[in-house]
Amino acid sequence: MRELANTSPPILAVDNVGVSLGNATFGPFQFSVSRKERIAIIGPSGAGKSTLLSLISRERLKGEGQLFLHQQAIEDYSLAELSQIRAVLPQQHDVAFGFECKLIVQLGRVSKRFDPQLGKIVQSAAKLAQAEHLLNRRFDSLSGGEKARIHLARVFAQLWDVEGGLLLVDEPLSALDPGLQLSLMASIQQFVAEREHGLVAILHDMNQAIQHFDQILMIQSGQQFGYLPASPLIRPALETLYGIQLETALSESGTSLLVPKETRHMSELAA
Ligand SMILES: Nc1ncnc2c1ncn2[C@@H]1O[C@H](COP(=O)(O)OP(=O)(O)OP(=O)(O)O)[C@@H](O)[C@H]1O
Repeated sequence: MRELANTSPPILAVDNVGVSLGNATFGPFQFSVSRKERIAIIGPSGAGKSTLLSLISRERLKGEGQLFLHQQAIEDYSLAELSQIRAVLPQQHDVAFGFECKLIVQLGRVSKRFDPQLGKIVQSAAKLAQAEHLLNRRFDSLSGGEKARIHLARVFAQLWDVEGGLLLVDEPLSALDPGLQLSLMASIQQFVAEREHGLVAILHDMNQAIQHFDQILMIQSGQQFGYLPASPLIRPALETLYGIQLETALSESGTSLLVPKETRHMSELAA
């Protein structure tokens, strides 16, 4: 496994980063991502979550502030260097042509000049993403959930033999059924923990964020609304963020879950 230079925390430092798009302003955002740290970005639709992710992945140029990846300004990295440290799983999964899925997973490794382990890594990454059986299929013949798994395998392959990398994902599991959501969330957690990667994920499920992440970054109207340790105790902040009332319910296994009050009342009515 390749050790990166300057691997001491943080992997990513976001220092007062912002941008203006049309009439909308985003930021300033201020947070950092350490080794093994998992940060969930949550907030209402249109709040600016994907915009923030595009800034920290360098897919979009920031207007102000500083972004440091392993203590080096992110704009100083070449694209090839960047792709060997950080991987991005976007919300949209479409690829224009009917490529074989194996090729799409291999694209995660395209910046490597010498890659003797390519075949083995592609297989292992696909196995972890539960996509091994799809490798010989045409990508355009897959369902939405199958496409999501192939792209997950692609980013696993990209950071497979790196330590202290940065995995950025935008609603990675939304196209999947609940069983697959759970097992692939476990795969993502295992993947980042074993390699001490930092994980930043946009999520819409606040309970998933609370249960599987360390910190929660809340975005509202383009601004950083809160940055709090993941816990059901952040309920008041979540109520303000979404403009809804929540209550705490205990699952059968004893996990505290936050439930919108209205939903609970409606299910009680139906019972
Ligand atoms: N290039 C642009 N020019 C002007 N407005 C933009 C541009 N890109 C995004 N926006 C607007 O910025 C806002 C934030 O968009 P963004 O995709 O970041 O939100 P989001 O929180 O990820 O939303 P969702 O949860 O619905 O995916 C939206 O209102 C969007 O229309």
